[in-house]
Amino acid sequence: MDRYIHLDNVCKYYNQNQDNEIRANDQINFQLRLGELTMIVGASGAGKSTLLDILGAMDTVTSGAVVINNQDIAHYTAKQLIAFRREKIGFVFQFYNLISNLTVAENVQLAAQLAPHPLGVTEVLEEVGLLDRQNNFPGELSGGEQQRVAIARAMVKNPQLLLCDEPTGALDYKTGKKILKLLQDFCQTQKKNVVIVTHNQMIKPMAHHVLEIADGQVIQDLYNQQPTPVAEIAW
Ligand SMILES: Nc1ncnc2c1ncn2[C@@H]1O[C@H](COP(=O)(O)OP(=O)(O)OP(=O)(O)O)[C@@H](O)[C@H]1O
Repeated sequence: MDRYIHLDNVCKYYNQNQDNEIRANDQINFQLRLGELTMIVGASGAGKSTLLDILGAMDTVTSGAVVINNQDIAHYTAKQLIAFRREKIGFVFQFYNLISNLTVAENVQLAAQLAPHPLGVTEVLEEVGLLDRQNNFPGELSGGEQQRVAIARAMVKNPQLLLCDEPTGALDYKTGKKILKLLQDFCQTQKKNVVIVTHNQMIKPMAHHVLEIADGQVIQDLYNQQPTPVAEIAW
């Protein structure tokens, strides 16, 4: 598989050179292959969200290179970063972040309008099993349903890179499993890169590639030759 992303000596420090300096990411190096499902695993405070935000151009680095498709986004201007996020990245957050006064279809439509090559809203809502709820407002849906809307909203942009920060963190076991299956299916059927941040060590077998983070550093970088279908994983 082709190399799609590589990070070279990425550091993100807060309060640099002060007594209270925090090294959220400290000399991070790895590469991601095109079309892989990557899992970033680690304890609370390890630096996972920081790393995901850097990958999605939501945060800047203190030093190092973040090369995506041969472009170092660490040196992009603010304008280039906005375009990059809009065109190339889909985000899924732990607490959905839907717009409460727009319907399900409108939330997804809004994202589609901002993207250069969107998928169809109906098609994507069908994919996440929510076509029959398209005229409901987020507050009328369960947590799992809201997360499926959030995934539809990210997927409809047809992004090359789908970044998910603890996407099942607010969900029960069964619902969380459905969400992970959607993400694994999206990676496989659309041949897109999906990165999932989690503290749940048990779901590592579903990924092609697992990066373990501790104290801001990569402590393990492993590939699964045969990722396990989510349905076969129990935790
Ligand atoms: N804006 C900030 N200012 C100062 N410190 C920060 C800031 N953002 C994050 N940090 C610190 O950086 C470290 C890494 O945080 P990060 O959110 O990346 O960890 P995480 O692995 O995602 O944790 P969790 O699983 O609890 O979300 C933590 O010590 C955190 O307190």
